[in-house]
Amino acid sequence: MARYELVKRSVALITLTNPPVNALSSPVRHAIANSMERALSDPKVRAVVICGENGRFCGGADIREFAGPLRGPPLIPVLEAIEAGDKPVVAAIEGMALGGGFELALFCHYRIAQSKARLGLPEVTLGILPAAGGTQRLPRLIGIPAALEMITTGRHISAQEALKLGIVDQVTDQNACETALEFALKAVGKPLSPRRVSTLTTPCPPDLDALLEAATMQVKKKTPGVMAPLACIQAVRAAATMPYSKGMKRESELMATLFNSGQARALQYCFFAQRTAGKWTLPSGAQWNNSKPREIRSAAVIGLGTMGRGIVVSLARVGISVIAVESEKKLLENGRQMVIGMLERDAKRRGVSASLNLLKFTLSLQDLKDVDLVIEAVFEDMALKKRVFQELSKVCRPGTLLCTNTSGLDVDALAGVTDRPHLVAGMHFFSPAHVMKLLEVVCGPRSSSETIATAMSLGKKMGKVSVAVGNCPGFVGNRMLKPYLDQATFLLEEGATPEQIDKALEDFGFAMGVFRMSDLAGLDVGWRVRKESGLTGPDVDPKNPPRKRQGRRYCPIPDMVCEQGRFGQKTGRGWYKYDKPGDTNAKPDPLIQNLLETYRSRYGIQPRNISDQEIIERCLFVLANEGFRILEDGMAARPEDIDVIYLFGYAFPRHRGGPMFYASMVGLERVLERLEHYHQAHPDVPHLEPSALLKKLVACGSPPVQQWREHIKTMRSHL
Ligand SMILES: C/C=C(\C)C(=O)SCCNC(=O)CCNC(=O)[C@H](O)C(C)(C)COP(=O)(O)OP(=O)(O)OC[C@H]1O[C@@H](n2cnc3c(N)ncnc32)[C@H](O)[C@@H]1OP(=O)(O)O
Repeated sequence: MARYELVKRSVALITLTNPPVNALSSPVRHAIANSMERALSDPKVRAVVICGENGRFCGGADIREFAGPLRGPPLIPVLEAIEAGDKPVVAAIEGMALGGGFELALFCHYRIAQSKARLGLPEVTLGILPAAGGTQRLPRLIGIPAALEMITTGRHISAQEALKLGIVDQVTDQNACETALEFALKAVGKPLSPRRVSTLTTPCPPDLDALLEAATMQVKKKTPGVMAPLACIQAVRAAATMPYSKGMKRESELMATLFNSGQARALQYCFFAQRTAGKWTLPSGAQWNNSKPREIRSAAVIGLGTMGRGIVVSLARVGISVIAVESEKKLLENGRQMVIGMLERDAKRRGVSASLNLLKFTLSLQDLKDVDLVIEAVFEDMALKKRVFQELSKVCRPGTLLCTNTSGLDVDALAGVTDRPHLVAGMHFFSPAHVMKLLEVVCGPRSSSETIATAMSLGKKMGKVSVAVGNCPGFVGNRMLKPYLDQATFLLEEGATPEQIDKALEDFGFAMGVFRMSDLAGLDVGWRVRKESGLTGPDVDPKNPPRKRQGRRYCPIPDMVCEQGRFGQKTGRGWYKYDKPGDTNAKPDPLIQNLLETYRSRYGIQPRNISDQEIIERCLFVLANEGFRILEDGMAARPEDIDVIYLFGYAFPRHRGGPMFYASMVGLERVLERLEHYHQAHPDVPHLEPSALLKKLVACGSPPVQQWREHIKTMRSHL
C-alpha cells in the first residue's frame, strides 16, 4: 500500500499505492508509519519525498472505513511522526491532495505541487470536519479568513491559488516527484523548526469575533440546519485562541459530535450514491462497463425554448458543434441572440473564450442529415413530437441517435414512428438545462445498449449527473412529484396555508417550499397538462363531483388560482404576491387566504390545525412511497438512483440523503405505520396506500438502503 525506495542514494521515496485515489485506508496508514520509521532510522537517508501512484497524491481518508470500527493505526500519530522527524519531508502533489491527503501534506515540511493539481478540505461536504489537524494547521499557515473559507465550503483550489496563499512552496509544470526529489536534497541541513506548522502562531485578525460571526450567519443562510460548517467555524476559532495541542483536542471533540450523526451518514451516502448512479444496467445484461459509447462530435437541438437554449449551451461549451433548429424566423432569431448571450456570459465567468464558432442556426431539418445525435426539445405535445421524429427518421443518416427531452411522455411511442427504434432514448434535462446538473436518461424497451451508453457518456461530458431510468409516465422525478404536490394541496383544503407548508418544508431543509417553488417554475404549465388530460376545464363531466376524478380525491384549488391569471412570479401573483412581475420576494396574499376560506366553506370543510409533523410526513412519506413503487416497477434500478435524482433535480436537502435514504433513517416501520394511518384517514388517495415493496422490506426487518436491491431483484426490471 506504499512503496519504499532509496533514490539518488540519499532520498527515501514513499509512494502511496492504493488505487484509484490512494485513500488513507488502514494498510496505507500502516505502510506510511513503517516507511517513515525506516527512513528516519536509516543513516543513508537524508531526506524523504512522499508521493502517490498514478499521478494522484491522495484523496484523503478512506470514506468506506467510516462505517465500521477503527482498524489499524489512527491517522494523527502517523502524521505527527512525519513532522517530528529530523529529516526534511517533502510532499510531491500530483492530481489531488484532498482531506486527509491535504493534511498529510500539511504535516510534511515542504510541499511541491504539479500545476494541474487540486487541493482542498472537502470533509464538510461529508458532514464532518478536517480532523487530522486541518482546522488547526491551515489557519496557522494561511491565516483565519482564507482557511475559514476553504474549510467551511470544502472548495478545491488550484495549485496556483495554493502557491499564492502560501500553502505550497513551489508549483511545477514538470513531474512533481522529480522536482520534489531535487528540492529535498537542497533542503538537507536547513533548520526544520520553522517548517513545522504546529509551531507557528495563527495570525489572528483584530476583528476575530466579527469575522466568525459573519461566517456563522453566512453558513446558516446558505445551509440552514446543517451542523458541519458550524462545527468547522468553532474549530477554526480554537486555532485562533488556543495553543496547538489544545486546539487539536477541541478539533477532535467537535469531530466526535459529527462523526456518527445522521447528517454525516446522509452526506457520505450521497457521495457514494452519486458514483453508484453512473453504473447503469439493462435487462439484456448490457451495462456501464461492457458497453461502448459512440463519440459525439456534432449534435442538433430542435426547439429553442428555455430548455432547448440551455441544451445548446451545455453541448457547445464542451466542444460539440450544434445545429439549432426553430420553426419560425422570429423564434430562430430570438433563440440565436439568447444562446449567444448565454454562452458569452458563461465563457466570461469561466475565463475562457465563447465557442460561438460551433453554432449554426437553421429553419430546416434538412440541415441535420449528417449530425451524430439529435435532441428534440419542442413543445410537450405527443402529436407534434411524433411528427418531428418521423421527419428526423427520413432526414438523418441511418446511424444518427434520436433523443427526446420530453419530461414524461412515452419514449417508446416516439421510437415507434422512426426507422431506428434502437437508436432512440430520452434525455430529460432539468430547467435551466445549462445550470441544472441532473440528466435522466430514459431507456425505452427498444433502446440499444450503445444508445444508452452514448447518452450517459454525453451527459457526463456535459458535466451532468446522469441517471438511467425506465420509460413510464413522468419517468422517476416527475412521477414522484405528483403525489407530493397533491398532498400539499390537500393540506391546503384541510386548513393549512401555503406559507405554513412552505415553512415546514424549508425548516426540513428545502431551499424553497413547494408553493414558492411552484411560483418560480410557473403554475400555467401544470394547468395546461391538467386541462389536456381532462382533469379540469370544459372536458370534465358536469356530473363529476368537483373534488373527485375517477373516484380519487382531486383538489381544484391550483386550477382556481390559475383561472385568476395567477401564474406565479412571472405574473407577479401566484400562491404568493410579488411587488411586480418577475420579482422573487414572495409575500403572503390575503386574496389566497380568502380563496381558501371561501373554498372550504363552499364544500363544508371545517379547517383544522395541521402540525408541521403532519406536513412533513404526508408530503415526504408519500414521495418515498412512490419511490418504492418505482423500484417495484423496475423503473429505477436502485434507491440511490432515486435519491440522486431528487438531490440534483429537485433540490432535496443533501444532509437528509434523498427521499429513500430519509425514509430509511426515519425507520421503514414508522413510515409504513404513518402511511397506513393517513391512508385510513384518506382512503380516496391511493398514493397513500403503502407500497408492496415497503411492506416487504419491513417484513424482512428493514434492511439498510444499500441492501434493498437484493429484495428488489426478484421483481421485474426495465433496467
Ligand atoms: C477525518 C476525515 C478525513 C481525514 C478525510 O480525509 S475525509 C475524505 C476527504 N476526501 C474527499 O472527500 C475526497 C472524495 N473523493 C473525491 O472527491 C473524488 O473521488 C476525487 C476528486 C478524489 C476523484 O474524482 P474522480 O476522478 O472523478 O473519481 P471518482 O470520484 O469517481 O472516484 C473513483 C473511485 O474512488 C472512490 N473514492 C474516491 N475518494 C474516496 C475516498 N476518500 N475514500 C474511499 N473511496 C473513495 C469513489 O467512490 C470511486 O469508487 P468507485 O465508484 O469506482 O467504486
